[in-house]
Amino acid sequence: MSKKVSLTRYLVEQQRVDGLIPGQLRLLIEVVARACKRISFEINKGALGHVMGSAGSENVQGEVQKKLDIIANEVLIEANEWGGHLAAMASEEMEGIYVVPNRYPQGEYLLLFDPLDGSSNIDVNVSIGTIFSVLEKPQDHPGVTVDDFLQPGSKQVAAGYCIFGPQTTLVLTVGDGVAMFTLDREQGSFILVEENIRIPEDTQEFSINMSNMRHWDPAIRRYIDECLEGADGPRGKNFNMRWIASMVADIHRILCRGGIFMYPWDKREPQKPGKLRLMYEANPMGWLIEQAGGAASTGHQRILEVQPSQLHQRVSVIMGAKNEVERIDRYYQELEASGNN
Ligand SMILES: O=P(O)(O)OC[C@H]1O[C@](O)(COP(=O)(O)O)[C@@H](O)[C@@H]1O
Ligand SMILES: [Mg+2]
Ligand SMILES: [Mg+2]
Repeated sequence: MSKKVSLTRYLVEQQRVDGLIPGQLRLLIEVVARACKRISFEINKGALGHVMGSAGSENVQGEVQKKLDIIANEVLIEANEWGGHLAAMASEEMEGIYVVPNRYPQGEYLLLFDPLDGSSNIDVNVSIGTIFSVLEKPQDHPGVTVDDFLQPGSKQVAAGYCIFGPQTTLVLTVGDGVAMFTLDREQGSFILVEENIRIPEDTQEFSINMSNMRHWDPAIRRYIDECLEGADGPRGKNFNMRWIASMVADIHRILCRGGIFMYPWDKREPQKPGKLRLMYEANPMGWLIEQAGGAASTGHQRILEVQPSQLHQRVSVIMGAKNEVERIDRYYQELEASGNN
């Protein structure tokens, strides 16, 4: 594909050549991209736009909401309710689903999003993002319910994120590889900068919040200990570490230069399967990683095969370089076989 291909043209080409993107889905992706553009402009205003700091409220997960969490949520809802060809939406910032009022065009899709990922980084001017996932609404009944959303990640028909960093870049999959589009602010459109992104199967860079080390289970502890032993240890090579605390930014780095990302189950809140949310964080990111040749696992099963039972379900996340993810899966299997888990 030649240079200066806009997102619109890319999607039209995909629709025409591969037949992968039905018309309504194409429009939906474009509306999400437009909303991300608006969110990007709001973020850029920073303190000048009075968008920084806490909103003084909590979301359904009991987390303090930042003003930008709420602004981004509203921008996505407003843009998509009339232009998105959707049946309903779900968000990290809303307890229940948002059914598109019937005065707007109705569609067959369900949109899930983390409107602002990496909220703790907003006020310190570090990269943050918007993550989204699209499912088809089951057609066996009229109306839409929460149960319609409870589909495994393998059923996604589109997924991606927009990173707001030194550049604003939208990263997308519709099941035919991963493509990246950077916002050209003068032109006002997302321009294709890379397609067929591939993640190397091996890596020497891991991403995990090391302050949780004492809470990890033995499989993760073993993996990280071996990495830290470097060239003298069983891995025979030195490892580098990065942790940005915005999943979007950590996964973006992995799509750009490889690596492995982990936010596994740990003992702090043992009843919770993990910290990250399955349906609007782990599933879209897991699909992007798989589409780029990587792997995404809970340690026990492929993330995309987890059957959700709740909208805001959490999950253990290990994703990135295929051989590293498989190694950790193996460590979990060995742990189970030894009866020490
Ligand atoms: O502060 P911690 O425990 O390292 O957690 C960081 C993780 O939490 C998250 O910020 C959660 O996302 P939200 O900001 O959307 O709640 C991830 O992006 C990131 O990987
Ligand atoms: Mg998040
Ligand atoms: Mg968020």
